[in-house]
Amino acid sequence: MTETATVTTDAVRLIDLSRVYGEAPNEVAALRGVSTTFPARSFTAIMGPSGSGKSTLLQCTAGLDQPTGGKVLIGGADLGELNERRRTELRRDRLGFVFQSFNLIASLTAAQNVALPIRLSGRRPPRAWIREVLTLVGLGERMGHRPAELSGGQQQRVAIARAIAAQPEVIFADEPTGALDSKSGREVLALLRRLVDERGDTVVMVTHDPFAASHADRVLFLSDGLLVDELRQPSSRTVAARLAELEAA
Ligand SMILES: Nc1ncnc2c1ncn2[C@@H]1O[C@H](COP(=O)(O)OP(=O)(O)OP(=O)(O)O)[C@@H](O)[C@H]1O
Repeated sequence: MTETATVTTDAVRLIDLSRVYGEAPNEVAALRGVSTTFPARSFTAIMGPSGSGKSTLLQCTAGLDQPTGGKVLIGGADLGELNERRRTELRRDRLGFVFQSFNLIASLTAAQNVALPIRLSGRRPPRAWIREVLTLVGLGERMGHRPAELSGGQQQRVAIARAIAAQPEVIFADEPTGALDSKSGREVLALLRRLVDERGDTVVMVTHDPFAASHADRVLFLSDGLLVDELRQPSSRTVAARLAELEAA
């Protein structure tokens, strides 16, 4: 009889991560020694009260900000050991980003926006691949539309297509539903869930919204720069209850 072992690899490892802004005596410790892993093919939500360090954690993990202590390992690469050029290349070639405000280029069509990161890395994006990625997000018929000709939810789905076009190891999403109505928000969350379940993508999402967080496999809670709790198989109710406790504390 053969046994199938499930091998879990870590897409990202954070080791004792800290980030202090400013100088003494006015310094702010936004992260105070956070250690965790984001397993490959998992969906993690990061929550916590305002000012708890969520954005800082995402920015440091994604190489957009530099921690003042600790390590970020992306697929084994230590971000702190890379110079700025290599870090930029790693972000471009191995990470995907989805922002609250979509960040599409207004003068480019949906297809051109999706192809841009591949072009920037010096490759020619095959048109069939761009079509496939836009079809995956439900916009195969809108390849030639510019952002202004699309709804907010559609623009965010173009941004998700752009994030996955270069087959990143991790997709970082910062409040991806923050600017959307609830129906578009639900579509975007279902899409992120589907990327993990059907394509084996890895998603790390910062959100304020317990319903958004309930789409994740695991919710990490930050409070005052520390990782204070985590919930697996979260529901909106359990997430909202834990968040309310942290906000009251
Ligand atoms: N560039 C900066 N300079 C100085 N302090 C900063 C800077 N960025 C963040 N901070 C401080 O670090 C702490 C954590 O901020 P961060 O934005 O990471 O929190 P957050 O949990 O994302 O907050 P929110 O939910 O309000 O977006 C806060 O006290 C904030 O004021």
